[in-house]
Amino acid sequence: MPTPAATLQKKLHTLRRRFIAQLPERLAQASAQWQESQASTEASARLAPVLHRFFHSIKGTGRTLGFERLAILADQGETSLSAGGTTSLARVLTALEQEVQTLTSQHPGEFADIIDHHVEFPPAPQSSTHNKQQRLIYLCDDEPEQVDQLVHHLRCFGHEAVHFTDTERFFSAVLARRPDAVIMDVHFPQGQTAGTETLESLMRLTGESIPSIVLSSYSDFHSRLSAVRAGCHGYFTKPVKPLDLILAVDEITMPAGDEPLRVLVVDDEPDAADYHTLILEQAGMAVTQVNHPADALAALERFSPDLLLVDVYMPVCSGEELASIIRQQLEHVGLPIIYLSTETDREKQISAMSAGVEAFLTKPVSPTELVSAVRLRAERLRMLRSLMSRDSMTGLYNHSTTTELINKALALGHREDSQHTLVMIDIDCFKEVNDTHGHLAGDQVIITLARLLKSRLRNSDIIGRYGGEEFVVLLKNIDVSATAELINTLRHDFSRVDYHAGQQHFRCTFSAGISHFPSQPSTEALRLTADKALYRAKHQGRNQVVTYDA
Ligand SMILES: Nc1nc2c(ncn2[C@@H]2O[C@H](COP(=O)(O)OP(=O)(O)OP(=O)(O)O)[C@@H](O)[C@H]2O)c(=O)[nH]1
Repeated sequence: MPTPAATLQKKLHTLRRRFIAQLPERLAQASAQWQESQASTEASARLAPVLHRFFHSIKGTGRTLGFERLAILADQGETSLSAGGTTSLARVLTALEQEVQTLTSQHPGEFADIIDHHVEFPPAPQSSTHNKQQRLIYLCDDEPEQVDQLVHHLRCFGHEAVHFTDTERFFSAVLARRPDAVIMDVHFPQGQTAGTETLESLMRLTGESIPSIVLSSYSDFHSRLSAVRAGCHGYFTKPVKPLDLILAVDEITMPAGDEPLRVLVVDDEPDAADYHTLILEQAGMAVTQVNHPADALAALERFSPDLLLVDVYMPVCSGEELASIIRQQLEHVGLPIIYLSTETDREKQISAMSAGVEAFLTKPVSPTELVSAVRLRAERLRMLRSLMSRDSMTGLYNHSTTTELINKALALGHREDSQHTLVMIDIDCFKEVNDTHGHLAGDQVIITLARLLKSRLRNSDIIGRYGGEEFVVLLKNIDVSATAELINTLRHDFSRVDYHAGQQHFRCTFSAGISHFPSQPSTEALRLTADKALYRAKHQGRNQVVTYDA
């Protein structure tokens, strides 16, 4: 099986071959245009920009793909065209023809001219093995008192929990199937710190540390030090509040920013666009490309990128003009834009950046430079967007963002003829929870429900906190009965979570109302009907899921 690096080099090679294969025709066309331009002043004025674009694009893409000699000749052509040097341009065209002939006659697979020094791809990020729905958790503890309760809570949150009573069996199980996280007791009959020593041995053997949390009946320095040495991420003294442990497990297993960064590449040269797409995709980003600036606005709407990578010189509309058009729209004011160009003149670069773009990268850009420039700026936008669009207590979308996202999903749903469902969820008798156990305990319930929804629903679903103890969820591409089944399972699991407030324990339930899209064609109609169903669920005794039935 080819390695990822070999596959990548193969793709790069295909790009180069494709670029070279279409050069003879492009060059013949340019030569003909050059001949034609010599016939009259009108033809010369008309064809000069076309020829300029030809040389410029061969220079940019040639350099990007590593054909340095080709790029130098194209650069000479561009300069001589600007200077109006007829003989030198004819010479350049001839030299280009020879160069193209040499390249096309080379054995496929070997381009003698290739400058490969910049084609060192940065390592792709480790693909996450975490399944959003369910994580595999190993619990190793020989004291039975709390184990059942912990396993029960882990399962309520949708995790697969496997319990071991001795470290040997746990050790073999980890080698056979690596868990997403480990909850480990420290003290076993064979030693005061046998649990953490087992984790340490595993770390030495496998060369990696498994996200782990230690449970201990002791809080002494020695036990804690052994946990640190074993690379543990958390330390809880028994008795443990299961909910606190679940949140800690979530924290150590939840990959930060799992969603790939989204980049829109706008370049009229498909080969250059393909090359930059290849680099960014290799770095784990999601990329869409358009080869005509006029298509960029629709792509922005459809793809919602975190960053725009734009070629500066394009026919019809330059990168600068495109950036200005984008900046005219309020919703895209903060979108980072990076220019890519062969332009090396600093003054021209600065002037090009006047439309408020973030950076100017000169072609050929090294993969490492491109990836880090894009990642830095796209991640910053992600963070800002997240702060503005999320509720600070639960991390779920706030009211306005939820509505906006649902509106967008429905617009797309109408176009694609999809069916979605909207669910309104409200915690039952929540006032009583606050009144009896205090607001902090109430907050704990809200956070728990948010966690449950986040960990059990799909990435593509929209989960929002609509206000107070009310949540709204848009489940995509699902029908009403599958939704009812799913929400009922969540309702059941939520009702079995134990909360602790001082010395008291309590449990909570929720009610939910479901409505269907496109039967209800708008956000407002969906919300109103789901609300009616929710009202019925409350009226019928709470702790139930009701589907709206006209
Ligand atoms: N702890 C806490 N309480 C909140 C928050 N937001 C709203 N609340 C409380 O949530 C309670 C909502 O109560 P109600 O809407 O009367 O309904 P309920 O008691 O949940 O009863 P039913 O919905 O009829 O089952 C109010 O007491 C609010 O003060 C919050 O962020 N934290």
